[in-house]
Amino acid sequence: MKIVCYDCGKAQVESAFDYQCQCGGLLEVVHDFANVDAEELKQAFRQRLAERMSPYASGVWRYKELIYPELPEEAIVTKYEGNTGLYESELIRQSLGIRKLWLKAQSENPSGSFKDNGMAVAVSHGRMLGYNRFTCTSTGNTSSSLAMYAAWAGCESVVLVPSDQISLNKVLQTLAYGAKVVQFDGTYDDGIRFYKQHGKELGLYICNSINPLRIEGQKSIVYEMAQNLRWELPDWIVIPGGALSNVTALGKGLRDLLELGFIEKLPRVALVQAEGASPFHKLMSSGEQELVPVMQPSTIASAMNIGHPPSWRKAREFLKSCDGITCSVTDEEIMEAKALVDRSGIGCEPASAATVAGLRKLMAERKIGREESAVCILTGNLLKDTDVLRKYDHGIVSSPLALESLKSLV
Ligand SMILES: N[C@@H](CCOP(=O)(O)O)C(=O)O
Repeated sequence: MKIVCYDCGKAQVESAFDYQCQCGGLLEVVHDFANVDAEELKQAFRQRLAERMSPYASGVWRYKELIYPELPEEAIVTKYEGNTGLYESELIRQSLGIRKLWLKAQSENPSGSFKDNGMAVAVSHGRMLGYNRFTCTSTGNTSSSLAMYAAWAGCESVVLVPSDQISLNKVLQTLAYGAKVVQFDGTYDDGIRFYKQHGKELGLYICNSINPLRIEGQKSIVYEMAQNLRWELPDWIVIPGGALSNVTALGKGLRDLLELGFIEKLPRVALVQAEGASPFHKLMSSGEQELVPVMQPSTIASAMNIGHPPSWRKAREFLKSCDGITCSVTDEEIMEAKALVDRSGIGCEPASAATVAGLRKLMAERKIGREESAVCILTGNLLKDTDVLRKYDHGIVSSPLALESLKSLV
């Protein structure tokens, strides 16, 4: 495993681990798969599905050879993350009118979001480098995932959380795992800017997606999806876009699978942003060269409340290579889709529902055809944000606990 600059290509010294190159570019892990026997590996991945107690029972570490091959087995930090459901909901499929639809519920991870796939790897890497204090800036999912893994590894965590427009449940979850939570006036983007400048001076290991090991772990989402589908991916993968770590990791994972011959072609990717926080969609639809940050991002999907996504260059390059598309959806469209996903029995937080809302919109615009197939990635659990549920009209009825009264109600 080598760590190189995504922009200038310069190889970095791992012992002096940093989060950006001297040129300011983001870093990326590069593997040498030249000596990998793809068939042997495929067989190992299949056999590991039967594991229960070893680290390979994890839906991340099952694919260790493609993620962090050098890590000694005893240094693996895991909560058996991944192994999430890939569901076919007839209710949602029919409502959208698409031929074939799956929902990949990353919401079923141990801390309730897709962040666990990357965090298991980042925390393992940080410990290998000798860190025992971990940090991130977060709208809540990254922080709760980090706090859980740090606690599990017997380490400390300190997290920076915006004081506004985030879900209280996520902050409480982070606190419950024992993290020191520091609230600040500003956005996730301000937190990232701060850490790029001062992260090293604090002596903390940073677990945001600017950390290339986070991306390596997150690649496992698409490995698992592909394995579940017997290495035959659908026409489309639909993902939400905030910090853009998902599309970056998905892109990297798909390229690995293509290079190794596990899949024959790249599926197309549709990236969905919330209208109030859609700088990347604006960039892609304008044809401009540079992303214009949104200074005051605002959406009910708090996980996507991001105006200056760090990985936008990586995301753009991958979307171009897979003939990908982007769109934005309103908060109303997100909440309508969320109600549908919740009623299907799967459930999700608002940012995840943006995928279903986006798929509906892209089908209405005939950019995705009814005869095609798609997977929507659901990133976070329904319980991650219960404040938004107050907006539903649940129609709770009050009744005395008496037979006659209940007969008239049921
Ligand atoms: N929604 C995210 C934002 C942080 O993104 P990251 O991928 O850089 O960790 C969160 O949960 O905090």
